Amino acid sequence: MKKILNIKSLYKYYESGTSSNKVKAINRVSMEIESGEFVGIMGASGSGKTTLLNIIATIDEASEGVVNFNGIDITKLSDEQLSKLRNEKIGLIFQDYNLLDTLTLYENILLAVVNLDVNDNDIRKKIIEIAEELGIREVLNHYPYEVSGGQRQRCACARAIIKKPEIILADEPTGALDTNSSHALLGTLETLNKKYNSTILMVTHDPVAASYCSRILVLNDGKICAEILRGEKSKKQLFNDILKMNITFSGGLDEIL
Ligand SMILES: Nc1ncnc2c1ncn2[C@@H]1O[C@H](COP(=O)(O)OP(=O)(O)OP(=O)(O)O)[C@@H](O)[C@H]1O
Repeated sequence: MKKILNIKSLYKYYESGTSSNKVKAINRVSMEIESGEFVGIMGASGSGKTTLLNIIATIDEASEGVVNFNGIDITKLSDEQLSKLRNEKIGLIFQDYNLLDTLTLYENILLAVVNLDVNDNDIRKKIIEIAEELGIREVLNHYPYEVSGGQRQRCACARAIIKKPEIILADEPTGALDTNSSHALLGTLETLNKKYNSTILMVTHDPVAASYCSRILVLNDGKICAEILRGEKSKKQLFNDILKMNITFSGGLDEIL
């Protein structure tokens, strides 16, 4: 299996109010992700999940360590190279959608490929095909404020996958959704992963969302403290394992370290 991501001894410090105080948001994380994996990142609030995702997404910088993306250490790239990598190879899905309110859903999706060398007709066909698959074809000409949260989130999903990224990074993608929309979105991510072999890394607090993953990494105080593998388990069995882990997690982390 092709290794997409190989992170070695990653640290991220934030300076806090007084200069002598540093927050160690990521504390010596090493991890690998192979092509086609659907990996979840869980952990308590403040454990470093978003920081880790943002470093991989190239929207935050590591303090130390190596982040190898397809064999290239992205910590060594210039801003211009990073922006090219982000535009071409990474699909981002955030909880707050990040859609532009002045553009229709169609235009929001189109924006993702506007700088890429693609044929107009092909791209129109592709947008319609993806919108059909995600159930938002009927609302493509609507503005974000005219559609539901679930439809906005599926538009964000379409925008992330239209350019066929090497990896999809999702931060709490179901955080703002009701149960039905949340299941629909998770189903979409599962389809992307199974049908198109998309590699997905998803930060989530939600054990239901995490039960769609093939592997889950648990962060605590900036470190990976546990890993849960799906193996042959059903979603329900994985969900139960995650719940058990969280009970242990809140009862005393020493037990799983
Ligand atoms: N820009 C920043 N400046 C200073 N400290 C920060 C900054 N961003 C995050 N932190 C700190 O880094 C640590 C990790 O934060 P991060 O947002 O990555 O956690 P998280 O696990 O994603 O939390 P949550 O689940 O609440 O979103 C926390 O202690 C947080 O307060």
